[in-house]
Order: sequence, then structure tokens, then C-alpha cells
Amino acid sequence: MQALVSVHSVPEVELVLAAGISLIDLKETSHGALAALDLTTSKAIVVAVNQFRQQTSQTDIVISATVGDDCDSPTTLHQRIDDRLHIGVEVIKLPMVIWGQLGYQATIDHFLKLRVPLIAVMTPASMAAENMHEQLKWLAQQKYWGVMVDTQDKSNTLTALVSISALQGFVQVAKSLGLFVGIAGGLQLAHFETLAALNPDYLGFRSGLCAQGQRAQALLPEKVDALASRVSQIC
Ligand SMILES: O=C[C@H](O)COP(=O)(O)O
Repeated sequence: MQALVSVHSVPEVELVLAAGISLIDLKETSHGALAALDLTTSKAIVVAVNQFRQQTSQTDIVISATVGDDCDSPTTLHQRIDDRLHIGVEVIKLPMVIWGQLGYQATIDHFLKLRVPLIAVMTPASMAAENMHEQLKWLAQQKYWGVMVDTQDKSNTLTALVSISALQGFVQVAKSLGLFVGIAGGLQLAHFETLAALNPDYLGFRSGLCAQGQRAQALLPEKVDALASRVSQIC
């Protein structure tokens, strides 16, 4: 299992890479849950990751990016995805309000046909929905690369909103369908063991690694190190 950490600057990605975290997620953390990071900063982060790759020959690093909590049109979505792929982002995360909306299907299909790895982000409420299995099946049929659950309201942790058994069902079904599956949403380090036991492909973190548990604050090196060490202990 791996850990994903959302970063919003070059110093942050350097900290995270040095600790041994392999899933690097570009995100604007000052507002929203899946806000897109500006392209200039995103590009600088990608350059820093590529330098690190060259220096260390590490091959398991993956760079993902979000494209916004919402979007105003398919054209804007196309542009946002294209821009990020162009600078070297490898995986694109899409919120449910975008991937679940018919109006965006043609745009999304375009990138799926190009084999661009897309992650569909699901809401906590959808974990308990009767059609959760069907939705995962549909995502797999569409050839999404992965799926993850994440919270929108960062004042609550995922575990306060979704039962462990519902998360277990989500992970099991997604994995059986060949989707790369992640769990995130206000997770603290204390949640690590319980959620890692569900055997997702990754756990995603931001708030729980920041000063005062506030995702807009800086990442704390000791917490990033503690996360990396927990990951290495179970791998
Ligand atoms: O994709 C992972 C998220 O950025 C996690 O953020 P969070 O821990 O603040 O919910």
C-alpha cells in the first residue's frame, strides 16, 4: 500500500519526496476540497519531482492533480485536463459533480480513449448508496484508472461519516474490478492502521499532516515522516 499526499508548493513536494512518499497530488489547499493548483506552481512541482526521479532513479512516483471542485463547461474541463497533462501530470482526479454529469461525458471519453489515467472521486454519501457497486462497475467499464473516496467538508473525518464496513465493501468491489482504489478525507495518522487493514492501494492525506490539522497550513515534517514510516512498516 502507498500513501498519497496533497502538496501545493515546491518546498512541500521536496519534503514529501525526501520522506519517501510516492503518490504526489497537486492541489490548491486554501479552499475547497479538490481545487486546482495554478499551472505555474504545478509545473515547478513537476520539475522538482522529475529532478528527484533523476537523482534517485526512483520509479514508483506518480504525479496526480485535481482540476477543481466544479467546472463551468466541457470546454473548460478539456482545457484544464490538457494543461496539466502538457506539463507532465500523469493522473487526473475528477470530482463526482463532473464525472457523474452527462454533459461532461464526451470530454471525459476523449481522455479515456487516449488512455489518460483518470481517478473518479466519490463522496462519502455514495459509499452507502445502493448503487455503489453499479457505479464502480460503470467506472471500470469506462476504463477509469482508479477511484477514491474523499470528503468535501473538511471539518469532519471520513471515518465519522462512513462505516468501516462500507469502506471495506468499497475497496473490495473496486479492487475486484481492477480499479486503483484510495481512501481519503480528513484522515489523521491515528486512522492509518484501521484503514490500511482494509487493503486499499493508497491512503490520501493533507489535513492530518498540517499544523493545527488545517490543510491550508504547512505540512509538518515530523508528521510526513511518521506517515512514511507507517507505510514502510506494512510494505
Ligand atoms: O487527496 C487527498 C486529500 O487531499 C486529502 O486531504 P484531507 O486530508 O485534507 O482531506
